[in-house]
Amino acid sequence: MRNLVGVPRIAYFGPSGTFTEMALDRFENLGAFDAPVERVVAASPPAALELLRNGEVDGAVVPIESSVEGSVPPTMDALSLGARLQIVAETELDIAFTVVTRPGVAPEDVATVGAYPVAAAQVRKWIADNLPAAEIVTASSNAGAAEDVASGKVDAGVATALAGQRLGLAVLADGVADFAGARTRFVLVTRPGPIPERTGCDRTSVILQLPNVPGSLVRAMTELATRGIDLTRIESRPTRKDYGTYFFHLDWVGHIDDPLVAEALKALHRFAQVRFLGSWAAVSEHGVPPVSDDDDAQWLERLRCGEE
Ligand SMILES: O=C(O)C(=O)C[C@]1(C(=O)O)C=C[C@@H](O)C=C1
Repeated sequence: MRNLVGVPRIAYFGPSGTFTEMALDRFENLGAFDAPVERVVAASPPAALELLRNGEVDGAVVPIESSVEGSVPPTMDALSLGARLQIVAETELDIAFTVVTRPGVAPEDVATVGAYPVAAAQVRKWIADNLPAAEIVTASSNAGAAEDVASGKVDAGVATALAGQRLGLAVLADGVADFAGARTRFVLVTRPGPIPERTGCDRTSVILQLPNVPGSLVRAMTELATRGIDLTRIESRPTRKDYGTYFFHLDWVGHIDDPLVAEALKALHRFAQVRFLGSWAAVSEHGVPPVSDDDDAQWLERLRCGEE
């Protein structure tokens, strides 16, 4: 994954100490950038993507999918609207939270717990079991929950260990996760540019706007199915223009340089609006890659030459 961006200003969903910042560390360690990056904090995933659209940064790191909570709607919606952006890399992190307090605060003194909504959904049972009297107060992010504890806004916070350490907070519990093995996938986004090379273990993502006629969605699915393309995610999000109008977010296995993926993209383009979000290396095997059409091409060539 070398030199995908080659640029130093990268926005991330902060403040400092979020899992998203750890994902940015991971991208740096994997060699995604030419030089050490200048980090730019954004208040939300859409804000990070807007800084990218405005040209204030060269890339943005945002969460896109949690194994517990599913897709991250603010990220998906921000990718659908405004100028097209392109995903160039992904990484995954194991997600377990650290519940932090100000030093000296005992569990029985905790009346309020700050938590980012996606985090709250991953620790609800733990809070019910361990802090049953506590009220959950929405925080702006996992690191934001730690800041709310430090400022005295809440008694405890569902945070990352890093955010707690940076603010000198005490640890009430570590490794907190209602669902063992929870993971979140993060993506590195740039303005449209060269597509990362095919690796053979790739993911392609598009957003479709289908014509409102009977069978549109079936037709889109058929274009993929007949080419043996393994769909790994399909989700609809409102266009926010009118009832019944939706964007369909599709991920599948394969790269735009796989001939059958290229064919499927062309076929979709013939009847739908296709916003191509990119093809990039997947962190792990996640389905059946498209077969190469070399065999078919050779058979056709033999027919042309009268050899079959
Ligand atoms: O990066 C962070 O710390 C975040 O707050 C974001 C986020 C997310 O939106 O999915 C990242 C990982 C966890 O699943 C919870 C929250």
